[in-house]
Amino acid sequence: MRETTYLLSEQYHRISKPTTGDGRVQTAPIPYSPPPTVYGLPQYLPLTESHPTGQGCTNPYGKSKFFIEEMLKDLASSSQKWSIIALRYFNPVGSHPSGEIGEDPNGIPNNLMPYISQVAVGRRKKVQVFGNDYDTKDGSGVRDYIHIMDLAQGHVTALDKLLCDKPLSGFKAYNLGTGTGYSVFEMIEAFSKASKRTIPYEVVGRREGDIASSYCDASLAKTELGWEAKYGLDRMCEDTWRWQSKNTLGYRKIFY
Ligand SMILES: O=c1ccn([C@@H]2O[C@H](COP(=O)(O)OP(=O)(O)O[C@H]3O[C@H](CO)[C@H](O)[C@H](O)[C@H]3O)[C@@H](O)[C@H]2O)c(=O)[nH]1
Repeated sequence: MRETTYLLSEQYHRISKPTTGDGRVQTAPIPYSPPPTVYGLPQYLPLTESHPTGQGCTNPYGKSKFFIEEMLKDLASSSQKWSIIALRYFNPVGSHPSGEIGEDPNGIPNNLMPYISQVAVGRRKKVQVFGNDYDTKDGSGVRDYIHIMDLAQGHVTALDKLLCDKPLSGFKAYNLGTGTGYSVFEMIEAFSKASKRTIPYEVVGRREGDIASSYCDASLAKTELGWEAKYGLDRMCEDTWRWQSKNTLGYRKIFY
């Protein structure tokens, strides 16, 4: 998110090109995955799919995802041949249960979970908690974390819906999340339990563009797609730790 504020044009290009290419998309069923930043500053929680989008988007990343959703809506209303599902997924974390495939961000992780796991494995000294004065259960930011295996299954379910004999017509958005919000302190504690390691942290100032809380109502995906998240926070942390502890340096061979 921080990076995208500075690399605006590259970000728009990167995000929009694979979505519509040169504007002449050849295939009719499209699964698209915008993050919850399309909702902007939450007007209510939990976020439902009918929450306004695009209002108060705090960064170019969220705006670009919103623009693309609008383009896809226009596309969907231009012809009945279009079947488009937008999966608005919340904060993806976790790894493949084998511990062979996991998250390995370039440089210093921007997101909380990979940062915590790199502290746990000894690659970084301590987690910086971005603010403890939000209006949340313990003052730190609250998010709806979802295991990547659930997320993957959500995409398979959406594709099944798009490719079945009677696919939906037009544009439809679904939230993918667990519906439960966890704070930064709860994440640190849960990861500490999974890794059996102490995770040092320090509270610093708020990060620009962050909101206090974001979590969703994922009941529409359950009702209409038959999808719901199976994995809870403990499993997200256990699988992340299995990957991180087996691959201290991620996919790379040297520290950087
Ligand atoms: O080092 C860190 C990193 C994050 N946080 C806090 O942890 C929470 C989660 O932050 P993340 O950066 O992991 O995720 P965000 O909610 O900021 O969401 C961003 O990352 C998500 C992926 O995990 C999605 O891409 C989303 O659209 C994008 O805005 C926030 O309260 C943030 O302030 C910290 O305290 N310290």
